[in-house]
Amino acid sequence: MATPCPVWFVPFTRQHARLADIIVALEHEGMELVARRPHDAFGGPGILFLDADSELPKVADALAELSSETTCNVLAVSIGRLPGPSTWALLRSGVSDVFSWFDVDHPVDIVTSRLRYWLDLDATVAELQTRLVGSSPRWSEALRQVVDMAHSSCQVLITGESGTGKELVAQEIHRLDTRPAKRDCVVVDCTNLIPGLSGSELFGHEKGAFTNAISTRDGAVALAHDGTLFLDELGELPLPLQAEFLRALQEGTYKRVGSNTWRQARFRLVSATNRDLLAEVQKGTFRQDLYYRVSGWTCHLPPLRERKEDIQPLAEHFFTQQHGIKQPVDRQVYDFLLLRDYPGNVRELQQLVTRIASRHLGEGPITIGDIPRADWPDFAKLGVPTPTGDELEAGVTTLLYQGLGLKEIKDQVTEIAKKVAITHEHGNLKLAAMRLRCSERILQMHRRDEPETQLRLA
Ligand SMILES: Nc1ncnc2c1ncn2[C@@H]1O[C@H](COP(=O)(O)OP(=O)(O)OP(=O)(O)O)[C@@H](O)[C@H]1O
Repeated sequence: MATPCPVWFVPFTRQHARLADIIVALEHEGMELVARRPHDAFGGPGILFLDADSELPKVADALAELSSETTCNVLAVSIGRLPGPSTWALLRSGVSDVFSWFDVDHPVDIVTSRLRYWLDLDATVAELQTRLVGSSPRWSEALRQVVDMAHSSCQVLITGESGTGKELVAQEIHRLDTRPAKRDCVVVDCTNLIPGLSGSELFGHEKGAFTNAISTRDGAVALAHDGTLFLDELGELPLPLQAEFLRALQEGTYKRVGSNTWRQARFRLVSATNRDLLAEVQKGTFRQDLYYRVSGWTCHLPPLRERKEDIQPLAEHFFTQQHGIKQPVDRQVYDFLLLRDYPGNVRELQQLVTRIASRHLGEGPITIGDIPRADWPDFAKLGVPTPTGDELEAGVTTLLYQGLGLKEIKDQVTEIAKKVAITHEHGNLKLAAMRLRCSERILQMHRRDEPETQLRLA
């Protein structure tokens, strides 16, 4: 008997008898299917059952609601054939896969293999998040890709601004790599390659090959044999070395500096860059053939400004894991961290937390007094006009003279606050809710009342 596999489903079909047969067939293989109602909060993978008469805009609304709550894989199973454009529309609105139950052989196997893989993926991502902290949709999506990449045999290129976690991700890709008898991950920072001697760093050298070559030495390519070679800042790899490196990658052969003997090394390449390598190719500073070879699968890590929801969990992680501070952190400190910019991304946040933690003395929560003066916000620049008591009073007086009672006035101010917060966070309800210190659900209800925000399948 297969291990139980809990899965939700939403029916968008009226073919109840056929749907019941499908559910029985899946439950026989260990799937535990639970009907999901609107606003049910449970994560994990699930299935949408459709047919040719399903109202796709309703399906799109359900998917939009799901993706605002959680990052999960959704399989669309059609009972009957869907027109081609509908399947693309479903993929574009967020389903991970779509197929027609009666058009394939072994549909039960197709569903169970995908759902089991996605359940494993969720578990792996949750474990990764203890080190690669963050659960924003952008970050969760990146982590899902990281796991898929690690399980593939592709050469991986990680892109992203400085400090977004590229090296950390590279180490995790090596850790998750399931190659049997996998050996070490060898790191080479291409910015440190010394012109002239850089061939030695990668390929090793023979004794006497150059002035300081007092003994024979292996390079990174040899050390990474049967393991992973991580080339950080790949865009800095000197052009003359690129051809040699391409050969090592393609053929698995290389020569030590000062030697005429071809040697062999097989390794997985993971590289990282914060440069636009395609632009470098166009400028002629990076070989096009090498670019296509190293970018078998590209993963872009989002900058911190695109995943502000992760600032607080990251700060908590750094306070507790790196500084052993278990005391609570005052809300105002998190508000300060949230409002700031981080051009240096997670590294900059990490360094700021270190400065705050090192100023924190003794017992009690971490408070804004622990923030070093040099890090204080530029109050002049904040420029948020705070209504004076008089202005607020004038606004409330107007409402009073319009005949509004206390509840109506409160409701009006609340609605304005929600609208302003949502606008300031560019429609991101999670961030707006953090600002207002209310639940996201309250803002979703506010959104639902606005007719123009209806989502539709494109
Ligand atoms: N999601 C994360 N969770 C915990 N720590 C993180 C995370 N992302 C980055 N860090 C930490 O931030 C610092 C910078 O990360 P890392 O060196 O991996 O970034 P990078 O993108 O390789 O930077 P660069 O391009 O400058 O080399 C490291 O100390 C790393 O441990």
